[in-house]
Amino acid sequence: MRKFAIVTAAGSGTRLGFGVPKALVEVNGQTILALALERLPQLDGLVISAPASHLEVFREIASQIRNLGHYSPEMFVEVVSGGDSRQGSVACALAALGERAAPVQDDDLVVVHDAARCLTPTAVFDRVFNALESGAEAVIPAQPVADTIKIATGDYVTQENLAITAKYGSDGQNPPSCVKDGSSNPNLSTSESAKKPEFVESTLDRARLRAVQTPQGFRLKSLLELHTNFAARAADESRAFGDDAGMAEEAGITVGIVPGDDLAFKITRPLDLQFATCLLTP
Ligand SMILES: Nc1ccn([C@@H]2O[C@H](COP(=O)(O)OP(=O)(O)OP(=O)(O)O)[C@@H](O)[C@H]2O)c(=O)n1
Ligand SMILES: C[C@](O)(CO)[C@H](O)COP(=O)(O)O
Repeated sequence: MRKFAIVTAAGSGTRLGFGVPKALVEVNGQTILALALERLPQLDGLVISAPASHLEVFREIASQIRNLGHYSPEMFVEVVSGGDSRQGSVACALAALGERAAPVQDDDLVVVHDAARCLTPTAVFDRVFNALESGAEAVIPAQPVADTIKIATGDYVTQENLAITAKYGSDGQNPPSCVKDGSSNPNLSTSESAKKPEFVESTLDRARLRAVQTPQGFRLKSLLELHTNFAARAADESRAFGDDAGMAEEAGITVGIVPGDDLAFKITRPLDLQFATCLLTP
């Protein structure tokens, strides 16, 4: 039984706002990518999806981790260009993995992991692989949800969709050319939108809610098939799958759940980076 990993690291980190690919941002002197890579379990092969503009620096980081003795000498490590969506980036890495691992065996396993969840303990990978080895078709790590979650009527304006509203207008019609920046758009509906009332539609049963993390585990053959079947959605961010388990669900595959870990949080916004920095500061 061979074990492989795909690490998705091709995102731009817009919400973090550093102007460099998020995986290259440092936490306490180490890049997010390096932190993620040094927590991987023993594997037969690893493929990292990276921004096309930064392949060399990503390769350099991967080889530094290898030189530190984190990987067995037989394990292959490849860095490939990612796609426009996370789904596209997984697909690019999977294509490379399919070739490197050929011929793909029925019992080959693969996990797909976000570099942005760079403090995920190795034990979470072990739980996911163990569940696959025990026969699960697909497995995700997940945590209970701390907040009460309600379904809203849908007009809530976060900082992110404030920026989107500022750019394109609340109806999405304004051409981007009319935008100077988020706060100086002459057609700005920001203040109106921010005041727009919204209402609660319903309250979800928190006992059954789970916050989903990575690594997500699959049989390699099955993940290759899923990405082939759903490839048409990868190019369009609004239709692309947010995670690989979503594809499995759509295809009718039962997705198992194992406990995640609070340390597997995703570095998305500046506060997450500060939190990670605090956690790593001796
Ligand atoms: N086209 C993309 C988009 C995302 N990712 C990866 O998917 C993971 C989860 O994505 P997210 O945290 O949303 O990262 P970004 O897309 O970089 O963030 P943002 O949306 O703020 O730009 C990250 O490890 C990211 O590098 C990727 O490989 N390719
Ligand atoms: C895969 C994931 O991390 C599971 O929670 C998540 O779906 C990624 O979403 P994002 O929109 O790329 O942040």
